[in-house]
Amino acid sequence: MNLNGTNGGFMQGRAGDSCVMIIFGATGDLTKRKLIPALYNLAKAKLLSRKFALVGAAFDPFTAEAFRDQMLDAIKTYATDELDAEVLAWFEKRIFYVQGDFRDPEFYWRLKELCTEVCGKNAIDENYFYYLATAPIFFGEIVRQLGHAGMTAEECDNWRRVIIEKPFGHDLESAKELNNDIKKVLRERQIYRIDHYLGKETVQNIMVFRFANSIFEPIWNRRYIDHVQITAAETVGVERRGGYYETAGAMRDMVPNHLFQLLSLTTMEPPVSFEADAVRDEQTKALRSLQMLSPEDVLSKTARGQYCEGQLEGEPVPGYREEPGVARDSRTETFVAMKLMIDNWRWADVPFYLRTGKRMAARTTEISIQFRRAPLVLFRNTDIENLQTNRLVLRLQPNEGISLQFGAKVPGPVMQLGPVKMDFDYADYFHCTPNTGYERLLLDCMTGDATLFQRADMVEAGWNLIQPVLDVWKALPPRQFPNYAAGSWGPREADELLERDGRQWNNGG
Ligand SMILES: NC(=O)C1=CN([C@@H]2O[C@H](COP(=O)(O)OP(=O)(O)OC[C@H]3O[C@@H](n4cnc5c(N)ncnc54)[C@H](OP(=O)(O)O)[C@@H]3O)[C@@H](O)[C@H]2O)C=CC1
Ligand SMILES: O=C1O[C@H](COP(=O)(O)O)[C@@H](O)[C@H](O)[C@H]1O
Repeated sequence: MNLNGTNGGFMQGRAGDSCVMIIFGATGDLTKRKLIPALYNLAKAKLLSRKFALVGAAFDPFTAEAFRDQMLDAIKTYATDELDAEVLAWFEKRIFYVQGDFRDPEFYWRLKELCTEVCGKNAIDENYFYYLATAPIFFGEIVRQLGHAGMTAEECDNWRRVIIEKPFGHDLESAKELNNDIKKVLRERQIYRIDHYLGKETVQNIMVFRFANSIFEPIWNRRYIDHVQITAAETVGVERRGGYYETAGAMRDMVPNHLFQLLSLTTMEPPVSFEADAVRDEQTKALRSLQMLSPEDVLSKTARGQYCEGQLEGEPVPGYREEPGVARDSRTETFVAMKLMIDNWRWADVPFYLRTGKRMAARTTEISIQFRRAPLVLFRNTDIENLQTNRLVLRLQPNEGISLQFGAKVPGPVMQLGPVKMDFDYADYFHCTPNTGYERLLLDCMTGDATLFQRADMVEAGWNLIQPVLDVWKALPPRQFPNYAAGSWGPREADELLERDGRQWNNGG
């Protein structure tokens, strides 16, 4: 992994290998909003090989021209970098399309023929980069069919790599099944299970912050840390993805993947190197050290909710059950909070409180580390609560940065303490806006660096922990949903989860 870049993020580093990228699901939402704009950004930054081509694959009977127009529109709408006519023209010439049904074996022979032709005519090396940006029910099927058509075996110097989107499985059993299925065709080194959080600069910065600064690591443990809160709060609802979200809910959508990535990076031991497997070994170890929740724990250490209509930024917003694609009596949770403990020497007895939800009061993804209070109250007029002053917040989005809160004397004749904050702001300091994450991950796949992708054992460790929660929830009588208003900080029971421990959520404090 290249951790040398600082002020340019993905803009630095070596360009991707010559390859054909085949997107399965090329007419879909993810391709339009994230993948194509990210590819354009890479092209503009000269990080896409000059010998690159894109083959879109989907069910729609598009002509190649119509598909190209759609992709150019997507770049114009969603690219974060300024448009450059020359780059656009270069990119446009390299876009191809193949129509078909992913379940149809004949489709793969047509795809193979097109890829061979594209490589031949454009002098592109036959490295194939498959991106599965389609419904999860097709993941196993596509890999199997690619194998059958002889499109996955690596020959001589040519590689074949597959990015698999989330959700990777629906539960522990299906995740294991999918891992087994794809491993019948691919080697682990060819599989890139994506979690776009890992592509975010500020998520990678957790490692740099911890392991490049000698002053924090000595206090990064149970002796100094009282508890940790990890929050991924969104103000958006389910937008166009009601159909998918109904089958997932907040727990499956965010916890075993994004939140557990943040948790494992925060708690893992220093890796022996920044090679892919060294980092992933430590992350997996951290996840395996999480205490399994018993059925009683599920009742007392988890909270869930669903939003009803409310107000956000002064505007009325509908409830979850009014969103398109959502059942009017839906029982799907749009908020989840949990208390987890880690059974190892570094973290024993330190609670980790995790929460994520849609339509919450503010958009914020952060890790808040609350240090223990000073052992004695030496100052008159200061109560013990005011000594709870040292808090380190790693803000991942928006306003990416880090802030450290500590106690300072309030000016005046009386010795009184007040909490103050020292703030580092990523954009201010480095004069750049951290990217969405997809640029970095696409480039890493094109250069063969799997550090920021999930390994099979990591995915299974995540599901293993939340499976008992899903099982208990399923067995319980239906919850009284909805139970929190859009624009609030979630249901009352999430606050009670911390209040029982004499603590409270850090809502932007
Ligand atoms: N959208 C997002 O923001 C995010 C999406 N993801 C994941 O990315 C993946 C794709 O999501 P998204 O883009 O939203 O999905 P969409 O439903 O928008 O797109 C699905 C794509 O798959 C194609 N497709 C579906 N069935 C077939 C078939 N039988 N044969 C050929 N093509 C088919 C569709 O083609 P056609 O339209 O021609 O029928 C379309 O191109 C999912 O796994 C999702 O969970 C992950 C994170 C965020
Ligand atoms: O994977 C997903 O992530 C997004 C949140 O990602 P972010 O980069 O905007 O923080 C979430 O909205 C979506 O439901 C989930 O599928």
